[in-house]
Amino acid sequence: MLKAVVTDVDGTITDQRRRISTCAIECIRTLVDAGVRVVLASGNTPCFMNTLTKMIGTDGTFIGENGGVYRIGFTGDLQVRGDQQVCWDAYHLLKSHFDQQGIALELFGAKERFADLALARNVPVDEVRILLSNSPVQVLDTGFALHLQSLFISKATALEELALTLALPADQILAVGDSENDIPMLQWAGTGIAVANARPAVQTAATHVTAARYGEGFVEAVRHALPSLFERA
Ligand SMILES: O=C(O)COP(=O)(O)O
Ligand SMILES: [Mg+2]
Repeated sequence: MLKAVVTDVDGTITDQRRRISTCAIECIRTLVDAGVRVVLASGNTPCFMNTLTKMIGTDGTFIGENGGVYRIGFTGDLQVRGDQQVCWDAYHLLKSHFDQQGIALELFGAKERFADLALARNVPVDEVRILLSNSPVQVLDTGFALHLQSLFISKATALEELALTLALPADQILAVGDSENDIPMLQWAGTGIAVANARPAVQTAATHVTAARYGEGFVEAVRHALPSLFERA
């Protein structure tokens, strides 16, 4: 049986308006009660993830900032990977460019971030990518925000470290996601499932795509990968 489920948050256990899916919460609690470790893996800040894990009811393990940070359990130290300074340098380059066009960049939760930066999607992502093509950052479009992240950091690099510490083999992990920031972890995990609302590139990277969207898709993914758990329920 799979030992861990790693799930994206926005667009996977929430809808497009970020309203959390109650059926996804119920499903996560069923997993936790059955002894399956559930790791929430998101672009969100550690502060947000700490609260979310507490209120959903997992053991507090999370990946945040698209792999820039992770924590094991509620009492684990926050592990920070990547270099936020290169993200700030990239941000200032973008800011001076878009200021000239009269477009104000909007940062999300910058004071609560340690590794990446998140911006409102009020600027064209293709233009941002061209402007930063010589910068040591990657641009991730989650559908909810644009993230500036150090190269070679992803939800998968955090998951790999976390799995090593917890002695979880990749083939015993199910990963579920919806956006390009999830592709590396969907490919790294033994089973990578995309919800139906996932972008085409994400669906291509997955081993299976659900018929249902958002939270219902997450539940379908878990039932697909762990049928025995629900037969017993
Ligand atoms: O922070 C975002 O932009 C979206 O986060 P997600 O990785 O949970 O979808
Ligand atoms: Mg998402």
